[in-house]
Amino acid sequence: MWSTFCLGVAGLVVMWISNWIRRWRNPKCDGVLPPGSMGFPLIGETLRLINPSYSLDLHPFIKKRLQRYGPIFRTSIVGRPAVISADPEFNNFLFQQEGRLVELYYLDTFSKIFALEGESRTNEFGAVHKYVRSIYLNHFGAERIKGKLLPQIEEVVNKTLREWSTQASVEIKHAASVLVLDYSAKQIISYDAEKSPVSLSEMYTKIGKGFLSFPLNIPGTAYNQCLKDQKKTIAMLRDMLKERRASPETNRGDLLDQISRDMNKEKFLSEDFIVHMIFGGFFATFESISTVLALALMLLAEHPAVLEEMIIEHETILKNREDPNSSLMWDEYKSMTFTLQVISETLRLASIAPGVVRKALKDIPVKGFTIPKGWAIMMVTSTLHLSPNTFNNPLKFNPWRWKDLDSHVISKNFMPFGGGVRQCAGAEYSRAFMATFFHVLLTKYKYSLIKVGNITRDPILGFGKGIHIKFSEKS
Ligand code: HEM
Repeated sequence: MWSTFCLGVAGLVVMWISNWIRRWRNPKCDGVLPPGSMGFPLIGETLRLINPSYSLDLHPFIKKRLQRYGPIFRTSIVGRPAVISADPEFNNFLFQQEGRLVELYYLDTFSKIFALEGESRTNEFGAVHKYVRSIYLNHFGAERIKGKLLPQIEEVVNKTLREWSTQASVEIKHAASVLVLDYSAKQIISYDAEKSPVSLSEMYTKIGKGFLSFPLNIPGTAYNQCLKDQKKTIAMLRDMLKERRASPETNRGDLLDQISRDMNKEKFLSEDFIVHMIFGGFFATFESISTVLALALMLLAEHPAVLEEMIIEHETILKNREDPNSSLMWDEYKSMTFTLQVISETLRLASIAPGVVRKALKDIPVKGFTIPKGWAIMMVTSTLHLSPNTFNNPLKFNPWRWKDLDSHVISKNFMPFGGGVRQCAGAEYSRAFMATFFHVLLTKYKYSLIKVGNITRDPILGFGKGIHIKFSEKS
């Protein structure tokens, strides 16, 4: 009797599990789902996506599926059903559908860290997005760079390279992350790395390790540590905001000043909203410019003819200056044609993130398929960057190719900073920062690679054990 009962229960459990797996593999959809596989229950195809590849080429997870299924396919990543689209037409269409068919979304792991859900969510479209965009452009856009930032960046790069040149070796990816974060945080919260009780670069180094790990929130996991460091940084920002609110008369001219004043005007500017927005802003500055800069220094060392042409460009700027002691000017930055082509070529090869992610707000029909409401959509723009139709011999580092590309072709096929209304608000700042870095480096210093780690894509671009460089002053 007892054994019959146990057999019955076991049978029911097996039936329930197989039913659940069947439903997992064949998700509900009012239409035809794009081709693809949902992988294993719960983890989906996550492990395949984060399995590193070792070249600048498209990550094999995406490349293989594009060959098998075509430009739009389904998958599941960290428990979330998703569609990956490398279809340029559809991606351009989605870039224009922000707030209507799609909204910004970065999977559940990131949503928790960057507060993309709940009352104070920072990704809301409309007035909230307009405000966030405008405050970043106000502090990092072209006018600010021209009027204030350029000479400051030159000064901070001068100081940093002087320090680096006294060291036997500098791991450039990490060192440049610290340089960019410390300077950017100065614009945002008047951060002073030497005086602050919390080291932002230490925090973000740890957060960076955890935020792409599997979201298992139990003590000892990288994700758990990442959430703890996020809380610590948020607490520091909250204290700072409270202090600013308590003494509105002290004017530091940074982003936090402006936003704490605007709290009286804009209803959505809650304490929670502000601290999470700033937390996300730091993140945007920490990992982005430094990765491109590190890759550029590696590629330049491997391509001496490119380096030589850049050196000539920067020395010509110095020769043409009336006052040899003046700081770098906006017109000089804009005249760095070849340097800006080198930066574009590096951004193209780097494609530092595989694409941008949105959530479907409604069922979205596309080419005979339906993307169900609530699914994530990853728009992969990096396939465009490696298309031989636009970029001949696409994996070759060839900055001269940009001379012959017309602006219409570039705008349709080159999207390192995303597209549509959410295009990167730090794009000009990133270019100006890198160009200024090259200007100081190539006019005053020389460098050589000491040790170079493997290129990795997991699927974010990384450098294994790092790129170790010796900087020395030009004699
Ligand atoms: C090489 C450097 C960088 C790259 C490749 C990059 C890339 C991107 C991309 C692809 C997006 C669009 C995201 C989406 O549509 O979901 C974006 C948005 C954004 N980025 Fe960057 N970024 C870089 C540096 C920066 C820096 C240094 C800052 C801050 C100063 C910054 C601030 C922002 C902001 C505020 C947005 C959101 C814009 C909006 O929603 O309107 N980025 N970035």
